[in-house]
Amino acid sequence: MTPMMAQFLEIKAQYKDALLFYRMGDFYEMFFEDAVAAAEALDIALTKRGKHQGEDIPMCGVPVHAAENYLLTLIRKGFRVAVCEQLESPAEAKKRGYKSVVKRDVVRLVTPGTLTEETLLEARKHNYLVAYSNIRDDGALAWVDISTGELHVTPCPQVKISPELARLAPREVLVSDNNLNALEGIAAEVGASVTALAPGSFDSASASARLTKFFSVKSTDAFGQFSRPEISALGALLDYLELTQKGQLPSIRPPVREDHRSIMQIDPATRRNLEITQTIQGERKGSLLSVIDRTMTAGGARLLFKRLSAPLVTVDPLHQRLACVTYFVDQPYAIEPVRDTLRKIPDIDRALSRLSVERGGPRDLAAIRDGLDHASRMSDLFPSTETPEILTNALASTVGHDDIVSHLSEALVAEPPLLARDGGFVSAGYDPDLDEARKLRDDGRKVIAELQATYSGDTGISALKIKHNNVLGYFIETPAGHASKMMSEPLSTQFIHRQTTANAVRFTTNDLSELETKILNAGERALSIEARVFAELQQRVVEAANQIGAVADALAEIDLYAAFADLAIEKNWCKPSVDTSRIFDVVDGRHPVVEAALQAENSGPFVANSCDLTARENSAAIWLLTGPNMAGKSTFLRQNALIALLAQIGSYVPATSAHIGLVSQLFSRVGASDDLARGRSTFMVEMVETAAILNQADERAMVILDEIGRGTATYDGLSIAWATLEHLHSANSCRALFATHYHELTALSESLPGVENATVTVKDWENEIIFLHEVRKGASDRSYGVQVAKLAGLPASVVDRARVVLDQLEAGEREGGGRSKELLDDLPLFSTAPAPQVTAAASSQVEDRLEDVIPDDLSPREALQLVYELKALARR
Ligand SMILES: Nc1ncnc2c1ncn2[C@@H]1O[C@H](COP(=O)(O)OP(=O)(O)OP(=O)(O)O)[C@@H](O)[C@H]1O
Repeated sequence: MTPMMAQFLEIKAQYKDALLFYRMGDFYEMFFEDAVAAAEALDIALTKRGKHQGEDIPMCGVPVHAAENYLLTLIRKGFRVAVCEQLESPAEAKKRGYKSVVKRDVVRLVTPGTLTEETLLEARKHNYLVAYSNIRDDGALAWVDISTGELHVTPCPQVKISPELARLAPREVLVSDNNLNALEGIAAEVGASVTALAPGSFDSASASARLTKFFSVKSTDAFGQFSRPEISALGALLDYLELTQKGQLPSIRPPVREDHRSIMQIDPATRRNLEITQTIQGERKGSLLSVIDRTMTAGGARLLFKRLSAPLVTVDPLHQRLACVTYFVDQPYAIEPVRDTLRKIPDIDRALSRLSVERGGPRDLAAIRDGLDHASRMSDLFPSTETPEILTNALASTVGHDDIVSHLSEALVAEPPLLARDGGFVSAGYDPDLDEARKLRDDGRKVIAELQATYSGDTGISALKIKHNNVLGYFIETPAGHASKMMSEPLSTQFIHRQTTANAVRFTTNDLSELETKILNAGERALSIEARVFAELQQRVVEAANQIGAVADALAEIDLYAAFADLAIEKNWCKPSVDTSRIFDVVDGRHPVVEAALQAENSGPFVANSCDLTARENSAAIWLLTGPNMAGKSTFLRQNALIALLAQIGSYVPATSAHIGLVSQLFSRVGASDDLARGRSTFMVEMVETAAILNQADERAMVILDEIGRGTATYDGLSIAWATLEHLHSANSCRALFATHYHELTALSESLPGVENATVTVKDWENEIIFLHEVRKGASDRSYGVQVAKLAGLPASVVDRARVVLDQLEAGEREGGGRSKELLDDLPLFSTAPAPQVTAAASSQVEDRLEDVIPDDLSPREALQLVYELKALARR
């Protein structure tokens, strides 16, 4: 085995679960099974190199300069990558002996939850790494985004893991080996990869020591009281960061404890169903987030994502947030200037995090400079009226950083290059040594010419020249005739003789050889001075990390409220009134996503609908919604849930007025949605999810059930829907919207005082159905399923047959349900499957009238008259 292969195998043995990027010159090479897996994942050629135990060694490689893109693909495909660098040059290795192998080691383990590079991250989304820990029955979750430095922790009993992970949508979850089985499925459901660590990583005593050391505090009490599982989860995060970042720890802000009781509980199925941050297909486009996101900065977008994932259930902070939106709504002229400035602000958080792990470049420094500079002018853009508390505090954080801004402005050129190693980012005039080095490098020839002029003046020999060749380097040459003058005092003390040729004598001076070395080294020297300046500036920035982080937070807040206001004004949304009552009174509410879709398709206006779900005292308030398919039941149900959600993140809402008594839990289920991925039958899923609601919903819950029970036989379904409605009413006593096709359920409104019937109206016109999308009190008379099926393009023969069957069934119902089977038996089987025929629709009066018209014979006046006539006919 070659020494190099021995080294590879030794390093690889430490990183068994990662692909090893083994640096060889300008390439990262992969060998053995790593090469096979990577070649396939990256679609690159698999070659071989040498033999190991008699077999060819598979190999593939990626060029270092393009490595980031390949990393991105590998990480997206679920791989972890250990980056192994050369720690010395081949020349240095040779000094240790002819056969020495260049020293190498892993400098970083790249995993989905520990990314910092711009190209590997989604700008408008957090990149969370989560750790779950439990000690006996107590559990906790801690999460960090190392690209922004945020660190959080919350108590988390077992049953809350799934909803919490759905809320955070992490990229990677750390668990102890013992918990792997329990967590694997849950993490996979939210698309996170799971990394199992040895139980030692979760040890709460060493975790505590790790935390106090990392944050340089005496005790973790400095950040508040944490339970043992909380400390353990936080400690596991730090342990993993040490492992993956190889000691180059990012700057992370002290842990903030979150209490899940202050956050609206929304389980994974509800999140999926309401398409809050992504659609059921997993795309951002078409989600609530995509429709309401008007933020200008990446930080603002991440804050919106976070807020939308965790609506509040406490009134005061919501009033404070709403006051900020109102501030902008009341002073609309202030919005554009503020947003114009925000538009120019780079991603300060992520630049800061890259600098803190020494993975940043000059552009990150410039991002901090420009971000802080724009921030400092932010408060001038605010009208002089009094700002609400949150904005006042945010604005206070935006100022006071002039020192660092002026330092960075002095030091950096306006638009620095991406990489520090190529230099060219420090401004002229900042560092005299650098200026000199650059002058020598760039103006080498000019400096030599100046020296030549000086010497020719000093010696009085106008023919004196400074020349260059490969043997002597720079030298001074005079014609042979001046030799004796040059070689006698006083000139001989300064000019040192080097060579005499047939026609000339050559000299050097101390100054010239110094200049020569300087010129030769100038390029390198300039680079090393720039590297030093970069390190100094980086340190300066990292030392001010907390301050700079606070500016980034402040800008994100300002961005979010200005964005909410911009949306509210343009879409005509109203300020919700939020309190602790159990009122839910929305007047003329709209579904923001459906409305936007209708607008985009130019498909007519959205019909606004009111919903009064106010619960009296201890009772429930339930609307039982019937109506034909496609009438807009699901839309109505969801729009009300979304309005509650928007109100509780502190946004205005799509309605004319809205009074929302805080909703603490939000549940939304749709009957019989497929969940083949989890291998459960659709009906089973529906029942499991319904059970979860009936077991958990309390009187502050809002429940949306869309056709529960439809996944099974009619009577079973009806019975289940019936009992579910009764339970929601009498046991859960919550506010609920219940859409159903079982008209039989409408009878319940008579026996259950908290249940009201409502229906979405349609107009039946000559067997055609017209959707009015209006929600009215009362029950619908029919399902109109057959008409809707016709609209969908079911063959005419099938529609006709369905009508016959329906008529028979309805007749049977009228004569007593027991006769249905008999009637079905009576339905003549074959006579009812007529050959498809094209049936001409009865022509309308308008069509008849048009038939008579010869357009070319009409005068303009007659044409106008005709239009009036047709309109009158159409109205009949
Ligand atoms: N209030 C409204 N104003 C205008 N168009 C609407 C409205 N509500 C729904 N629609 C339109 O009708 C379509 C169907 O709505 P929705 O899916 O809510 O119907 P549904 O009654 O739940 O149907 P099904 O019972 O078949 O699930 C929507 O995609 C939308 O285009």
